[in-house]
Amino acid sequence: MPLDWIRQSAKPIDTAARDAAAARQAQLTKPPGSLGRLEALAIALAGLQGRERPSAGRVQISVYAADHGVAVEGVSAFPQAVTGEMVRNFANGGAAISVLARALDAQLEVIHLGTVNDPGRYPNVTRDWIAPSTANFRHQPAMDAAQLDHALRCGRHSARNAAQAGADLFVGGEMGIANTTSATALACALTGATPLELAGAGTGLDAAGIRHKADVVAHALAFHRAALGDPLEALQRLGGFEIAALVGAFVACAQIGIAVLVDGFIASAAALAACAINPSVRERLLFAHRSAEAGHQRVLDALSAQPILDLRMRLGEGSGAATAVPLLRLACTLHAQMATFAEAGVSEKA
Ligand SMILES: Cc1cc2ncn([C@H]3O[C@H](COP(=O)(O)O)[C@@H](O)[C@H]3O)c2cc1C
Ligand SMILES: O=C(O)c1cccnc1
Repeated sequence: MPLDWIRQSAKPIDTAARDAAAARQAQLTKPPGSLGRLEALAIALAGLQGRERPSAGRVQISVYAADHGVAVEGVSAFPQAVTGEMVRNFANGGAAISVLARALDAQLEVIHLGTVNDPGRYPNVTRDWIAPSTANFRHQPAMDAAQLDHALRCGRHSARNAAQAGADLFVGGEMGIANTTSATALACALTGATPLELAGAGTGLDAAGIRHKADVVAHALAFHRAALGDPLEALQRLGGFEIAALVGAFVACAQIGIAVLVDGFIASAAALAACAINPSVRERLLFAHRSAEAGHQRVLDALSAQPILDLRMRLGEGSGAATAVPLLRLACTLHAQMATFAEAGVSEKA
Protein backbone atom coordinates (compact mmCIF):
# COMPACT_ATOMS: atom_id res chain seq x y z
CA MET A 1 0.00 0.00 0.00
CA PRO A 2 1.60 3.32 -1.05
CA LEU A 3 0.12 5.20 1.93
CA ASP A 4 1.25 2.78 4.66
CA TRP A 5 3.94 5.20 5.83
CA ILE A 6 1.39 7.76 6.99
CA ARG A 7 0.25 5.51 9.87
CA GLN A 8 3.71 4.59 11.14
CA SER A 9 4.37 5.80 14.69
CA ALA A 10 6.03 9.10 15.49
CA LYS A 11 9.43 9.03 17.17
CA PRO A 12 8.80 8.82 20.94
CA ILE A 13 9.53 11.85 23.11
CA ASP A 14 12.94 11.58 24.82
CA THR A 15 11.72 11.66 28.42
CA ALA A 16 15.27 11.47 29.84
CA ALA A 17 16.27 14.66 28.00
CA ARG A 18 12.99 16.32 29.00
CA ASP A 19 13.49 15.37 32.67
CA ALA A 20 17.11 16.61 32.57
CA ALA A 21 15.91 19.93 31.14
CA ALA A 22 13.25 20.22 33.85
CA ALA A 23 15.88 19.51 36.52
CA ARG A 24 18.13 22.19 34.98
CA GLN A 25 15.29 24.74 34.99
CA ALA A 26 14.86 24.11 38.73
CA GLN A 27 18.56 24.99 39.28
CA LEU A 28 18.62 28.29 37.37
CA THR A 29 18.88 31.55 39.32
CA LYS A 30 15.20 32.53 39.46
CA PRO A 31 12.19 31.56 41.53
CA PRO A 32 11.00 28.23 40.11
CA GLY A 33 8.37 28.80 37.41
CA SER A 34 9.03 32.52 37.15
CA LEU A 35 9.83 32.37 33.43
CA GLY A 36 6.40 30.88 32.88
CA ARG A 37 5.81 29.29 29.52
CA LEU A 38 9.37 30.01 28.41
CA GLU A 39 10.42 27.31 30.88
CA ALA A 40 7.80 24.87 29.65
CA LEU A 41 8.74 25.50 26.02
CA ALA A 42 12.43 24.85 26.66
CA ILE A 43 11.58 21.65 28.52
CA ALA A 44 9.18 20.50 25.79
CA LEU A 45 11.77 21.22 23.07
CA ALA A 46 14.35 19.22 25.04
CA GLY A 47 12.06 16.19 24.90
CA LEU A 48 11.32 16.76 21.22
CA GLN A 49 14.97 17.19 20.24
CA GLY A 50 16.47 14.61 22.60
CA ARG A 51 18.95 16.96 24.27
CA GLU A 52 19.03 18.70 27.63
CA ARG A 53 19.81 22.03 25.92
CA PRO A 54 17.51 22.42 22.92
CA SER A 55 17.84 24.96 20.11
CA ALA A 56 15.55 26.86 17.76
CA GLY A 57 18.45 28.25 15.74
CA ARG A 58 17.99 26.39 12.47
CA VAL A 59 14.45 26.76 11.16
CA GLN A 60 13.02 25.41 7.92
CA ILE A 61 9.86 27.06 6.59
CA SER A 62 8.08 25.18 3.79
CA VAL A 63 5.20 27.04 2.09
CA TYR A 64 2.86 25.08 -0.20
CA ALA A 65 0.77 26.92 -2.81
CA ALA A 66 -2.25 25.49 -4.61
CA ASP A 67 -5.68 26.46 -5.92
CA HIS A 68 -9.11 25.23 -4.84
CA GLY A 69 -12.04 24.27 -7.06
CA VAL A 70 -14.46 25.47 -4.40
CA ALA A 71 -13.33 29.06 -5.14
CA VAL A 72 -15.95 29.16 -7.94
CA GLU A 73 -18.62 29.22 -5.21
CA GLY A 74 -17.61 32.77 -4.30
CA VAL A 75 -16.27 31.91 -0.82
CA SER A 76 -13.24 34.24 -0.74
CA ALA A 77 -13.02 38.02 -0.68
CA PHE A 78 -10.15 37.78 -3.21
CA PRO A 79 -9.98 36.41 -6.78
CA GLN A 80 -8.42 33.04 -7.43
CA ALA A 81 -5.66 34.61 -9.55
CA VAL A 82 -4.05 35.82 -6.31
CA THR A 83 -2.67 32.34 -5.50
CA GLY A 84 -0.47 32.28 -8.62
CA GLU A 85 0.38 35.96 -8.19
CA MET A 86 1.53 35.28 -4.64
CA VAL A 87 3.80 32.48 -5.89
CA ARG A 88 5.56 35.17 -7.93
CA ASN A 89 5.62 37.42 -4.84
CA PHE A 90 7.22 34.59 -2.81
CA ALA A 91 9.79 34.17 -5.61
CA ASN A 92 10.56 37.89 -5.52
CA GLY A 93 10.87 37.94 -1.72
CA GLY A 94 7.99 40.35 -1.10
CA ALA A 95 5.48 38.26 0.86
CA ALA A 96 5.16 38.48 4.65
CA ILE A 97 6.72 35.03 5.05
CA SER A 98 9.60 36.04 2.76
CA VAL A 99 10.40 38.96 5.05
CA LEU A 100 9.97 36.91 8.23
CA ALA A 101 12.21 34.11 6.90
CA ARG A 102 14.96 36.62 6.07
CA ALA A 103 14.63 38.31 9.46
CA LEU A 104 14.90 34.93 11.21
CA ASP A 105 17.71 33.69 8.95
CA ALA A 106 15.45 30.69 8.28
CA GLN A 107 15.57 28.40 5.27
CA LEU A 108 12.48 29.18 3.13
CA GLU A 109 11.25 26.57 0.64
CA VAL A 110 8.26 27.47 -1.61
CA ILE A 111 6.52 24.55 -3.32
CA HIS A 112 4.09 25.25 -6.16
CA LEU A 113 1.60 22.38 -6.42
CA GLY A 114 -0.67 23.91 -9.04
CA THR A 115 -2.56 27.12 -9.74
CA VAL A 116 -5.17 28.12 -12.30
CA ASN A 117 -3.08 31.19 -13.09
CA ASP A 118 0.41 29.77 -13.73
CA PRO A 119 3.09 32.33 -12.83
CA GLY A 120 5.80 30.26 -14.56
CA ARG A 121 9.10 28.93 -13.27
CA TYR A 122 11.42 30.54 -10.74
CA PRO A 123 14.77 29.20 -9.55
CA ASN A 124 13.80 29.55 -5.89
CA VAL A 125 10.33 27.96 -6.23
CA THR A 126 10.05 24.17 -6.37
CA ARG A 127 7.51 23.11 -8.98
CA ASP A 128 5.78 19.89 -7.91
CA TRP A 129 2.74 20.19 -10.14
CA ILE A 130 -0.36 18.12 -9.37
CA ALA A 131 -3.12 19.98 -11.29
CA PRO A 132 -4.25 23.60 -11.83
CA SER A 133 -6.60 23.16 -8.87
CA THR A 134 -8.55 20.66 -6.81
CA ALA A 135 -12.10 19.83 -7.94
CA ASN A 136 -15.02 21.73 -6.38
CA PHE A 137 -15.74 19.65 -3.27
CA ARG A 138 -19.30 20.94 -3.06
CA HIS A 139 -20.18 18.39 -5.77
CA GLN A 140 -17.28 15.93 -5.99
CA PRO A 141 -14.15 14.78 -4.13
CA ALA A 142 -11.51 17.55 -4.12
CA MET A 143 -8.77 15.05 -5.01
CA ASP A 144 -8.43 11.58 -6.44
CA ALA A 145 -6.32 9.02 -4.59
CA ALA A 146 -3.23 9.63 -6.72
CA GLN A 147 -3.38 13.40 -6.12
CA LEU A 148 -3.71 12.88 -2.36
CA ASP A 149 -0.75 10.51 -2.41
CA HIS A 150 1.30 13.02 -4.43
CA ALA A 151 0.55 15.89 -2.03
CA LEU A 152 1.28 13.83 1.10
CA ARG A 153 4.61 12.68 -0.34
CA CYS A 154 5.47 16.27 -1.27
CA GLY A 155 5.17 17.17 2.41
CA ARG A 156 7.25 14.16 3.43
CA HIS A 157 9.95 15.32 1.01
CA SER A 158 10.12 18.69 2.80
CA ALA A 159 10.51 16.92 6.15
CA ARG A 160 13.40 14.90 4.72
CA ASN A 161 14.99 18.09 3.36
CA ALA A 162 14.64 19.64 6.82
CA ALA A 163 16.33 16.62 8.40
CA GLN A 164 19.17 16.76 5.90
CA ALA A 165 19.68 20.47 6.66
CA GLY A 166 19.80 19.70 10.40
CA ALA A 167 16.70 21.80 11.13
CA ASP A 168 15.81 22.27 14.80
CA LEU A 169 12.29 23.32 13.94
CA PHE A 170 9.86 22.93 11.02
CA VAL A 171 7.24 25.54 10.09
CA GLY A 172 4.63 24.71 7.43
CA GLY A 173 2.86 27.49 5.56
CA GLU A 174 0.20 27.64 2.86
CA MET A 175 -1.17 29.88 0.14
CA GLY A 176 -4.40 29.08 -1.67
CA ILE A 177 -7.40 31.30 -2.25
CA ALA A 178 -10.51 29.67 -0.67
CA ASN A 179 -8.46 27.39 1.56
CA THR A 180 -10.21 28.60 4.73
CA THR A 181 -13.37 27.04 3.22
CA SER A 182 -11.53 23.75 2.71
CA ALA A 183 -10.04 23.93 6.23
CA THR A 184 -13.51 24.69 7.65
CA ALA A 185 -15.08 21.69 5.91
CA LEU A 186 -12.26 19.39 7.02
CA ALA A 187 -12.41 20.65 10.60
CA CYS A 188 -16.22 20.22 10.69
CA ALA A 189 -15.84 16.64 9.45
CA LEU A 190 -13.17 15.85 12.07
CA THR A 191 -14.67 17.63 15.09
CA GLY A 192 -18.41 17.40 14.49
CA ALA A 193 -18.71 21.19 14.76
CA THR A 194 -21.26 22.87 12.47
CA PRO A 195 -20.22 25.04 9.49
CA LEU A 196 -21.72 28.12 11.16
CA GLU A 197 -19.56 27.49 14.24
CA LEU A 198 -16.32 27.27 12.26
CA ALA A 199 -16.75 29.47 9.17
CA GLY A 200 -14.95 32.81 9.43
CA ALA A 201 -14.04 35.85 7.38
CA GLY A 202 -10.91 34.40 5.80
CA THR A 203 -9.45 37.16 3.63
CA GLY A 204 -12.30 39.49 4.64
CA LEU A 205 -15.85 38.23 3.96
CA ASP A 206 -18.71 40.20 5.52
CA ALA A 207 -21.46 38.53 7.58
CA ALA A 208 -23.49 37.56 4.51
CA GLY A 209 -20.37 36.15 2.87
CA ILE A 210 -19.63 34.04 5.94
CA ARG A 211 -23.20 32.68 5.94
CA HIS A 212 -22.82 31.75 2.26
CA LYS A 213 -19.48 30.07 2.98
CA ALA A 214 -21.07 28.06 5.82
CA ASP A 215 -23.89 27.08 3.46
CA VAL A 216 -21.42 25.82 0.83
CA VAL A 217 -19.63 23.80 3.53
CA ALA A 218 -22.95 22.40 4.81
CA HIS A 219 -23.89 21.22 1.30
CA ALA A 220 -20.46 19.64 0.86
CA LEU A 221 -20.67 17.81 4.21
CA ALA A 222 -24.11 16.45 3.27
CA PHE A 223 -22.84 15.35 -0.15
CA HIS A 224 -19.79 13.50 1.26
CA ARG A 225 -21.35 12.40 4.58
CA ALA A 226 -21.14 8.64 4.07
CA ALA A 227 -17.37 8.81 3.43
CA LEU A 228 -16.25 11.21 6.17
CA GLY A 229 -15.72 8.65 8.96
CA ASP A 230 -12.20 7.92 7.70
CA PRO A 231 -9.95 10.99 8.21
CA LEU A 232 -7.76 10.18 5.19
CA GLU A 233 -10.88 9.99 3.03
CA ALA A 234 -12.14 13.27 4.56
CA LEU A 235 -8.80 14.87 3.61
CA GLN A 236 -9.07 13.57 0.04
CA ARG A 237 -12.65 14.78 -0.36
CA LEU A 238 -12.51 18.16 1.42
CA GLY A 239 -8.84 19.16 1.58
CA GLY A 240 -6.49 20.93 -0.79
CA PHE A 241 -3.14 19.99 -2.27
CA GLU A 242 -1.35 22.39 0.10
CA ILE A 243 -3.33 21.16 3.12
CA ALA A 244 -2.50 17.54 2.30
CA ALA A 245 1.16 18.50 1.84
CA LEU A 246 1.09 20.04 5.34
CA VAL A 247 -0.39 16.79 6.68
CA GLY A 248 2.40 14.79 5.02
CA ALA A 249 5.04 17.18 6.34
CA PHE A 250 3.71 17.13 9.92
CA VAL A 251 3.47 13.33 9.99
CA ALA A 252 6.93 12.85 8.47
CA CYS A 253 8.54 15.43 10.80
CA ALA A 254 6.98 13.60 13.76
CA GLN A 255 8.32 10.27 12.48
CA ILE A 256 11.82 11.65 11.83
CA GLY A 257 11.83 13.59 15.11
CA ILE A 258 11.87 17.22 13.93
CA ALA A 259 9.90 19.57 16.19
CA VAL A 260 6.95 21.18 14.40
CA LEU A 261 5.61 24.66 15.08
CA VAL A 262 2.03 24.83 13.75
CA ASP A 263 0.69 28.10 12.26
CA GLY A 264 -2.94 29.33 12.18
CA PHE A 265 -6.36 28.05 11.19
CA ILE A 266 -5.41 26.23 7.99
CA ALA A 267 -2.22 24.66 9.33
CA SER A 268 -4.13 23.63 12.47
CA ALA A 269 -6.84 21.96 10.37
CA ALA A 270 -4.01 20.06 8.67
CA ALA A 271 -2.58 19.19 12.11
CA LEU A 272 -6.02 17.95 13.18
CA ALA A 273 -6.16 15.70 10.11
CA ALA A 274 -2.60 14.48 10.73
CA CYS A 275 -3.47 13.54 14.33
CA ALA A 276 -6.77 11.91 13.32
CA ILE A 277 -4.92 9.78 10.75
CA ASN A 278 -1.97 9.09 13.07
CA PRO A 279 -2.60 9.98 16.76
CA SER A 280 1.09 9.50 17.67
CA VAL A 281 1.85 12.78 15.82
CA ARG A 282 0.10 14.95 18.42
CA GLU A 283 2.81 15.03 21.09
CA ARG A 284 5.37 16.25 18.52
CA LEU A 285 3.46 19.45 17.63
CA LEU A 286 3.81 22.89 19.21
CA PHE A 287 1.17 25.50 18.43
CA ALA A 288 2.43 29.00 17.65
CA HIS A 289 -0.58 31.28 17.78
CA ARG A 290 -4.31 31.75 18.01
CA SER A 291 -5.53 33.14 14.70
CA ALA A 292 -8.31 35.72 14.53
CA GLU A 293 -10.13 33.33 12.17
CA ALA A 294 -13.38 32.46 13.96
CA GLY A 295 -13.04 28.66 14.01
CA HIS A 296 -9.45 28.44 15.16
CA GLN A 297 -10.18 28.19 18.89
CA ARG A 298 -12.46 25.18 18.31
CA VAL A 299 -9.74 23.46 16.30
CA LEU A 300 -7.16 24.22 19.00
CA ASP A 301 -9.59 22.84 21.62
CA ALA A 302 -10.03 19.64 19.62
CA LEU A 303 -6.23 19.27 19.67
CA SER A 304 -5.93 20.28 23.38
CA ALA A 305 -3.46 22.87 22.10
CA GLN A 306 -2.35 25.99 23.96
CA PRO A 307 -0.91 28.43 21.45
CA ILE A 308 2.02 30.66 22.40
CA LEU A 309 0.82 33.96 20.90
CA ASP A 310 -2.46 35.79 20.31
CA LEU A 311 -1.69 38.79 18.11
CA ARG A 312 -4.99 38.82 16.18
CA MET A 313 -3.04 37.68 13.10
CA ARG A 314 -5.02 35.97 10.30
CA LEU A 315 -2.67 35.68 7.36
CA GLY A 316 -1.44 32.12 7.02
CA GLU A 317 1.74 31.46 4.96
CA GLY A 318 3.34 30.23 8.21
CA SER A 319 3.53 33.85 9.39
CA GLY A 320 2.16 33.26 12.90
CA ALA A 321 4.55 30.37 13.48
CA ALA A 322 7.50 32.40 12.20
CA THR A 323 6.53 35.21 14.59
CA ALA A 324 6.77 32.82 17.55
CA VAL A 325 10.30 31.64 16.65
CA PRO A 326 12.13 34.50 18.47
CA LEU A 327 10.35 33.54 21.70
CA LEU A 328 11.42 29.92 21.29
CA ARG A 329 14.96 31.11 20.65
CA LEU A 330 14.89 33.22 23.83
CA ALA A 331 13.49 30.28 25.80
CA CYS A 332 16.39 28.10 24.59
CA THR A 333 19.04 30.78 25.21
CA LEU A 334 17.82 31.44 28.76
CA HIS A 335 17.74 27.69 29.42
CA ALA A 336 21.28 27.20 28.10
CA GLN A 337 23.03 30.30 29.43
CA MET A 338 21.56 31.25 32.81
CA ALA A 339 23.74 30.42 35.78
CA THR A 340 22.64 27.83 38.33
CA PHE A 341 22.34 28.74 42.02
CA ALA A 342 25.55 26.76 42.69
CA GLU A 343 27.50 28.41 39.85
CA ALA A 344 26.47 31.92 40.87
CA GLY A 345 26.67 31.43 44.63
CA VAL A 346 23.07 32.55 45.06
CA SER A 347 21.05 31.12 47.96
CA GLU A 348 18.16 28.84 47.07
CA LYS A 349 14.59 29.07 48.38
CA ALA A 350 14.49 28.71 52.17
C1 LIG B 1 -2.74 38.85 -0.96
C2 LIG B 1 -2.97 37.67 -0.07
C3 LIG B 1 -1.89 37.03 0.55
C4 LIG B 1 -2.14 35.93 1.37
N1 LIG B 1 -1.29 35.15 2.07
C5 LIG B 1 -1.99 34.25 2.70
N2 LIG B 1 -3.28 34.39 2.47
C6 LIG B 1 -4.31 33.58 3.10
O1 LIG B 1 -5.61 33.83 2.57
C7 LIG B 1 -6.13 32.73 1.86
C8 LIG B 1 -7.29 32.10 2.55
O2 LIG B 1 -8.39 32.97 2.69
P1 LIG B 1 -9.72 32.73 1.86
O3 LIG B 1 -10.20 31.36 2.21
O4 LIG B 1 -10.64 33.82 2.32
O5 LIG B 1 -9.37 32.86 0.40
C9 LIG B 1 -4.99 31.73 1.79
O6 LIG B 1 -4.26 31.91 0.60
C10 LIG B 1 -4.19 32.06 3.00
O7 LIG B 1 -2.90 31.58 2.97
C11 LIG B 1 -3.42 35.44 1.62
C12 LIG B 1 -4.51 36.06 1.00
C13 LIG B 1 -4.29 37.17 0.15
C14 LIG B 1 -5.46 37.83 -0.50
O1 LIG C 1 -5.22 31.56 10.38
C1 LIG C 1 -4.99 31.33 9.20
O2 LIG C 1 -4.21 30.41 8.84
C2 LIG C 1 -5.65 32.18 8.13
C3 LIG C 1 -6.74 32.95 8.41
C4 LIG C 1 -7.33 33.69 7.40
C5 LIG C 1 -6.82 33.64 6.13
N1 LIG C 1 -5.77 32.88 5.87
C6 LIG C 1 -5.18 32.15 6.84
